Amino acid sequence: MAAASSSSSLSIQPIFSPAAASPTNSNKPNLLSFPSSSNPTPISLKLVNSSQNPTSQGSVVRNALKVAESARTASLDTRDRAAEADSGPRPAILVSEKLGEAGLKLLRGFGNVECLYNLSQEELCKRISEFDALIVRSGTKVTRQVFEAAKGGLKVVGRAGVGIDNVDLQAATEFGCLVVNAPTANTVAAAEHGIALLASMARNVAQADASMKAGKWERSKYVGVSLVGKTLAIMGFGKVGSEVARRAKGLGMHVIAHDPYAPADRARAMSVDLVSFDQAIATADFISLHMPLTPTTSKLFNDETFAKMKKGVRIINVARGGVIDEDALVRALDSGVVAQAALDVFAEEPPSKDSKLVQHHNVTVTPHLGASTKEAQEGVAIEIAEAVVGALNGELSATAVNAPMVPPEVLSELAPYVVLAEKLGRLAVQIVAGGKGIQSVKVVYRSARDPDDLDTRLLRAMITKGIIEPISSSFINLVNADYTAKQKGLRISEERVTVDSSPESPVDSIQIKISNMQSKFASAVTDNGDISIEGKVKDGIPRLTCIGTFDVDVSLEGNLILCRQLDQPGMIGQVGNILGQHNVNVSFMSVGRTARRKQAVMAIGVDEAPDKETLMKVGAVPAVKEFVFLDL
Ligand SMILES: NC(=O)c1ccc[n+]([C@@H]2O[C@H](COP(=O)([O-])OP(=O)(O)OC[C@H]3O[C@@H](n4cnc5c(N)ncnc54)[C@H](O)[C@@H]3O)[C@@H](O)[C@H]2O)c1
Ligand SMILES: O=C(O)[C@H](O)COP(=O)(O)O
Repeated sequence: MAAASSSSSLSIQPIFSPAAASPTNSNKPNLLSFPSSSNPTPISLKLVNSSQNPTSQGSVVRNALKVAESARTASLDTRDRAAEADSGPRPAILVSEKLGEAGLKLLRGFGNVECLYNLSQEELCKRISEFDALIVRSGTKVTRQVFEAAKGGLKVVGRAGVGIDNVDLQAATEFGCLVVNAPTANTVAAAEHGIALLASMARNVAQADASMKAGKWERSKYVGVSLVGKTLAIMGFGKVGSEVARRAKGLGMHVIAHDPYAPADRARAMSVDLVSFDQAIATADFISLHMPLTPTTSKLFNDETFAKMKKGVRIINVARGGVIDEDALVRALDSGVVAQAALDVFAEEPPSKDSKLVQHHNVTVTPHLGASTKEAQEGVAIEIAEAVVGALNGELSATAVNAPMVPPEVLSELAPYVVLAEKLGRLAVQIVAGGKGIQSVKVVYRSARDPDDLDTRLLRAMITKGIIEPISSSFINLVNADYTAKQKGLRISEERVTVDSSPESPVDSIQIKISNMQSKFASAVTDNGDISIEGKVKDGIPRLTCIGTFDVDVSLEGNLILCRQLDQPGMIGQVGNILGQHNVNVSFMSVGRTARRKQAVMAIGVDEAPDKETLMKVGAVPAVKEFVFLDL
């Protein structure tokens, strides 16, 4: 007999798996379990909102209404959240920059909030491991060192605003920390500030104001330029860019835009011409920057690109300072290629006091005030507080920056399959034998739906979680599943097979195939040498339906004993007796066989994990050829 079970498999425990924490939770999807040094409660992830890129006036208005409604219900929410939070330990939330009161109120109703402003990087690193969540604006650098110092305890970083260039997203992902932002509530404020800078620059408002305050009356010195009929190039036709465009058109400007990713129909609907980068900068009288700071956009405006601009061009930047080579801009201003610049953002903030750019007489500056209106700050605070509370509650808001976005309806449909995927992963890894880790896994999804109609990212992440967590100290969640798999040399390939089943179900079955590995349960190996297991969801319950070439039908939960035996009468009784004598309650049983009186696989669900002696007795039944005990 090739007995394969050992008590060591009994000790395989997931880190913060709901199945382990509470058997009643075992069929709830656990898409994102966060690591925690202080709070052992598993956190699952539910998707709650899918409005991702609201750029139209309608959606901005809707968002404004949403913000107003959120503000109205904030206190109610706070009570609800407080009641909810009473049932468990309260998360610790660090707010490192000034946040609107309504957001703080919401956070305080949910967790223990500490506002520590102006922390140095060293101080932040020193304190961060005490917190589950960190809320920042653009002034806090959330570097790799911060994530390292958090020692896996930081579950979510909330960026109270749009730009996430101050957060090391790669490090966040590696540490399984969700990053959420508040992308919509300050759009209008930023656009209004852009327009304010455009108009005040054109009419020398700041310079004239300073001159008057110095006791002068210099009317001819501050003759401006008109906006009407001038061409404005919007560089980055996203949320802020389109709102600036809309307002500029109201001022009678001719608006063109450059954005390689902007949908042409959105521009057309606003009568804005989408043009190439070179065309935009060569024809514009005013250039307004609205793209994010990325490796591609860093110093995009430099000596070479300034040289291609129309002489006397005027530049507005309310995006990010780093998109401009600031030394090159000073040169362009000195040579007159750029007549004026109006800047709200700088490569380094605050810029040095003797910055030539800030001091330049043709430059108007503001200290990163784009989002700083009362309305925007209240809106952003509520938006980020809701996203952070949601994330700590296990919800994935539509503003997650480093996790896949899946519409809520897709998520709710996939929920039982997500559990199935994780269970199959956990089962697969427990039947693999040998010291070398699993290198390659093939997942076959059988579905009646068109392959494009099935988003498998969640399922893949949960299979990865199921495979890796039982055999390592890594915790896996939706944020870091792909990254961790790659790090561990685990390659997961996917295949979708269209089958003639009900298109009502997104997936008919999920099969996991592992090649080039021995199995602790030889019956799990198919004729071509792959370890193969397959499962389905029936009545909302994930079930194991095939192992190797044997059809079975057992619920994938709790503890499972798989036995291969000679198909002969009395087997169920014999094994059942042994378990009964050792006070192990059988919860279900299923037998699959190749042919009558040949080989059969018996799958037995047990409420209690049998001890080693009991398992040895099961293995000693003469007709039992092999068996394995699995902790799902
Ligand atoms: N000054 C402030 O206080 C303030 C306030 C809000 C936003 N911002 C900044 O403004 C910028 C835009 O914010 P948003 O909310 O409109 O973001 P958004 O994501 O809605 O829009 C950015 C747009 O830039 C485009 N883009 C990306 N790369 C590009 C490239 N190489 N060339 C041209 N376009 C490119 C994208 O396709 C997108 O449409 C961000 O950098 C944000 O941080 C600043
Ligand atoms: O990206 C943003 O949202 C703006 O730059 C606002 O940044 P702030 O929150 O630091 O004002």
